Amino acid sequence: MRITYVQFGEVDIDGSLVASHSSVSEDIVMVNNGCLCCTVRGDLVKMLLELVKKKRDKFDHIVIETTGLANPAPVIETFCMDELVSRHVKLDGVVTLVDAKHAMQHLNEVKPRFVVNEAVEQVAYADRIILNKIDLVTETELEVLTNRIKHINGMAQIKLAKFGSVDMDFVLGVGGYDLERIDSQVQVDSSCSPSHHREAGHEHHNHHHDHVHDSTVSSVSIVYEGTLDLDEVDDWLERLIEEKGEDLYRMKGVLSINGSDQRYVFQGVHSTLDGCPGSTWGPDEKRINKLVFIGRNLDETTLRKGFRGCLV
Ligand SMILES: Nc1nc2c(ncn2[C@@H]2O[C@H](COP(=O)(O)OP(=O)(O)OP(=O)(O)O)[C@@H](O)[C@H]2O)c(=O)[nH]1
Repeated sequence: MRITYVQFGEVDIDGSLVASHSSVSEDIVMVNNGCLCCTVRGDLVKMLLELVKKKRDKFDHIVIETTGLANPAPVIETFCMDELVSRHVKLDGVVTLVDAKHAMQHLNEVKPRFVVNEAVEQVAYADRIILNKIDLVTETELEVLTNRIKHINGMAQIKLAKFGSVDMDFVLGVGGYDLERIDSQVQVDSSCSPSHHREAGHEHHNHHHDHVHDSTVSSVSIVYEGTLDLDEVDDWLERLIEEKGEDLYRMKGVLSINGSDQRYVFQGVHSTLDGCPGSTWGPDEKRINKLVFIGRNLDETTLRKGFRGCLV
């Protein structure tokens, strides 16, 4: 397998480590210039297009490693929103490596108003989460952290690891934005419901200070048997994006549509939404709608009400 590795950061340490340890053929590109949140997109577009132009036949995947301090949103949106980029390369997925020993401290860090908590953002946008260094924590600590991660992101698959050791399949060929694979990805885990996690003892954290805390980033899952009116669904999702697009980080759904034998699948990032008919329902299959939303200040009651308004 041929991989091109790109790192956004200040110093080329990891690049040389990767080069000296790797058994796969690789190319290493560094993009080093200051504030990632503001500048990454232009650089990224330029770099990706250059790679495609000059080395198109030399790699199968591009792995982009951001620094631990990066907000992943602008990187993701570059793939969804830049026309040239999306014509040539496809975002496969976001993999977040979580340090089990130190993550909780960063997830709970209180930031000033309007400052994002990068740790929370990196968990929220992930398609896959590698929960690493599990040898350094107790089982209870691991459970509390896993619950906290699931509360933020009820969609990502989580793998426990030591020294980052996971199968290559877990991090490459993820298909996180692939509509054909939404069906298998929206496996809603009922233990991710916000009420469950409130019991797990996190919510009280917010009551003691006035700062906007990023623990307001959470997942809302809806699982409901029934059929929906596609026009109503379109209107609802459009309205939702218009009103809350900025706060909606990711959404995915598998829907049962009135008058159709096929599932309807959709996925979105902020204001970008894709949807199409998916696989056919089995003759005796229960038509269960499954939707997951990840975002900031999500109002579960309103989301459920909006969904119910689309039922026929
Ligand atoms: N005990 C233990 N140590 C680990 C594990 N994974 C990594 N380390 C060690 O932790 C130290 C720091 O490594 P990392 O936390 O992976 O640092 P890093 O991700 O390269 O750092 P950045 O890329 O700058 O975020 C190294 O000495 C690793 O050998 C693990 O699973 N268990």
